[in-house]
Amino acid sequence: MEQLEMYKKLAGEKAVEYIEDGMTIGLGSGSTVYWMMKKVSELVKDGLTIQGVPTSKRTEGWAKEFGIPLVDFSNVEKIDVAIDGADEIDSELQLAKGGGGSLVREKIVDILAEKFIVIADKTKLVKTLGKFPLPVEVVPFGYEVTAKRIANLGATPVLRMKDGKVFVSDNGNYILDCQFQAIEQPELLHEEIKGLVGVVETGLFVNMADIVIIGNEQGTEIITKNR
Ligand SMILES: O=C(CO)[C@H](O)[C@H](O)COP(=O)(O)O
Repeated sequence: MEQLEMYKKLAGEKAVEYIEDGMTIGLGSGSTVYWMMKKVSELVKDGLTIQGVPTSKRTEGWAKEFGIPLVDFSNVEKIDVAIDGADEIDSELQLAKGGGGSLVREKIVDILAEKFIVIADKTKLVKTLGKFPLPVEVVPFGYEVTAKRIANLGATPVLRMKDGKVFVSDNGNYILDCQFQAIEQPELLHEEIKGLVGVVETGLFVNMADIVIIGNEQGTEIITKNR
């Protein structure tokens, strides 16, 4: 296994230590989450009773494949722990997410969790957010106008494509990948973008992460909000 994949696996598997019997778990999206889910499925086979809330169709597919029980989100009152990946994590534990295009469902689920755990390989740690183009989910109708409005905030938005076609999110929307300069004030930028008509959600997950688990050459590093 290549080194980066090993770091993801280490972080994903470590996060499972926070799961207890009877919990409702938010299942994030992405390749690091894949390893977490693999480990969860082993525990479920050994008798752990949990129910999962998937944040993407892909995650839902993995859960079904791995035998992880799922619950209909409309019947969920609380999520004990959500475990999700990230594209960038800054020194204040603010996140940029949405590289896989699942940011809306991720935010809806992650924000409801009593504990939100972020899992990532060490390359995701940054001093300041902004190197990774910020994903913004927008309504398809009039997206060109929305893109111009986002550009007025100092970004270069690019419509996400996949296999030669416009990428469509699980919610039927488009994603604009917006290259900003360094994002020094993520909360403010999120509010500004979110205030634009046509914008569904931004990939800035501000003041949400409780614990970050980083996979690296030493194994795992745990970073907490109150460090
Ligand atoms: O936000 C996400 C998907 O929308 C992912 O969590 C993020 O892109 C990280 O993915 P990976 O674990 O594959 O690096």
